[in-house]
Amino acid sequence: MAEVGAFILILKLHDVNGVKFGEYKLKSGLLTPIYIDLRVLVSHPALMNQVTRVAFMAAQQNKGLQFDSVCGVPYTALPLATIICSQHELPMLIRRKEAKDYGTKRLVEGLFRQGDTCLIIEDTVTSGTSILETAEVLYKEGLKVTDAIVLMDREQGGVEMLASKGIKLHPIISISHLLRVLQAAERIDAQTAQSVHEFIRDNNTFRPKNGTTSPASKKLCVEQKLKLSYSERAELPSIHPLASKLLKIMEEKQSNLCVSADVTSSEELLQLAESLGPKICMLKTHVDILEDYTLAFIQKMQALAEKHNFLIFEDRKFADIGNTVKHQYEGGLYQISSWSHIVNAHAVPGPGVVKGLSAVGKPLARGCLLIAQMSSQGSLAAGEYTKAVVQMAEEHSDFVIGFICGSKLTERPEFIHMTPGVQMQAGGDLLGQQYTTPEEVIYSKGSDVIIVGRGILGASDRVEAADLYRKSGWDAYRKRVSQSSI
Ligand SMILES: O=c1ccn([C@@H]2O[C@H](COP(=O)(O)O)[C@@H](O)[C@H]2O)c(=O)[nH]1
Repeated sequence: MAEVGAFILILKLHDVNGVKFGEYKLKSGLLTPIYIDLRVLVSHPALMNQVTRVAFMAAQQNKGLQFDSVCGVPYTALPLATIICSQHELPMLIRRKEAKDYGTKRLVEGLFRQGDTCLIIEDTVTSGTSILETAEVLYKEGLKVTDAIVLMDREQGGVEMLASKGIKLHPIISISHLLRVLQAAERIDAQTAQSVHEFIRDNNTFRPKNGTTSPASKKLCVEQKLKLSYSERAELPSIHPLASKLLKIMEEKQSNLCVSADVTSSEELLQLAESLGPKICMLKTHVDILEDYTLAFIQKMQALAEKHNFLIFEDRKFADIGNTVKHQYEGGLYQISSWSHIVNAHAVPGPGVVKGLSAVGKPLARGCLLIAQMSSQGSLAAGEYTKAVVQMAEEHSDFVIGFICGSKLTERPEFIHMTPGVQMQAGGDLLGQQYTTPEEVIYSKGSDVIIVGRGILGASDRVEAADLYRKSGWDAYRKRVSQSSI
């Protein structure tokens, strides 16, 4: 469904109270912070028509989807199926919830032949049991059910459960999508979105027979969270799209290496991006140390990021009040927000710094790292300060995607931990920088990304050095994931 169409539809559903936030009881008895109530649609005929249009489009867009009739899950989806069948002249079947004790005593009304395929329409799916119950009644009558269309997927295991029973579910709107839209439209705040994400994440109903659960859909205990791979984390329902993109790049390129390109000429920086691009997931810049910065240079840099599939991280370390950082991020000589996928900020000024950056970066789908710890000797970013930074990140997870830190700070797998001060040998420089090895950072400390500057820039063969760091970081990650899954 087109992005704009989905956006408007979600807002309209919210307008008519089809999506409610608070405390509601589900069919299972579980209390939920979000309730989807599409029964209200019958009172809003224009919206009802819009919903049925997108449901029919979903059926048409799936080229391989063949069916002889349509059946709505009683009761909310019954009028949806009726309108679709009436408008497109399709045969409809009605599943009775209880057989009559007179007349034909049929559980399925309507004409069909043995072996016909029936497409199921549902309004909202949680575990998938309502769809399965309808399918089972249809099976008993000799019908086949291969596919079902649902307007709203609560992402609590319905897709997986139905797939395990041979039914492919085609959701139109996912709960994560719905939350993103409502938050972007300022209908709900970040805290509400977060509490729903957590509920969804912790209340997955699907447990396959072998006892394992699918990564994006399980109740994650600490042990399980530790063993998630980068690609599994990329699929988490509550992950920020940019964090998801980074994790996918890391898995695809088998690289958790970010090169810190601390050079002073733009030509050298472009050479680094070209030669090291294939080895890295991210290139970190300090553009204010360049002697010859121009916007033309930065365009070439963006093209290289596209070509070699890495993200750009401008290590600007914003640390002012919200209004000032907004200007620093968007304007001035560097126009950082126009090209840098990721920036970072100190939490010292309080949440205003994140709010200011987010006002510029969020509409551009950018992300921010909070500096929770530093690699330099005597850093004051420690203890209670670090804890407060983690809390600030959790409260702004619609823009904050992770941390600059020395070790893993939170068990929440949506956050990415990036660690500078990395070299093959532990040690330091004369100005207080302290180095740890890739193995220590990724395997022992549980961080996700190694940030390496002089360890690579000072090597006689930078490409070879980058590959050694890439391999070392990747091996440490593989070791961590494989050992924690034993
Ligand atoms: O705590 C921090 C935060 C940022 N950095 C930056 O990372 C690189 C490290 O370069 P090396 O040459 O590998 O020492 C550099 O750009 C710092 O500004 C950091 O080192 N520590």
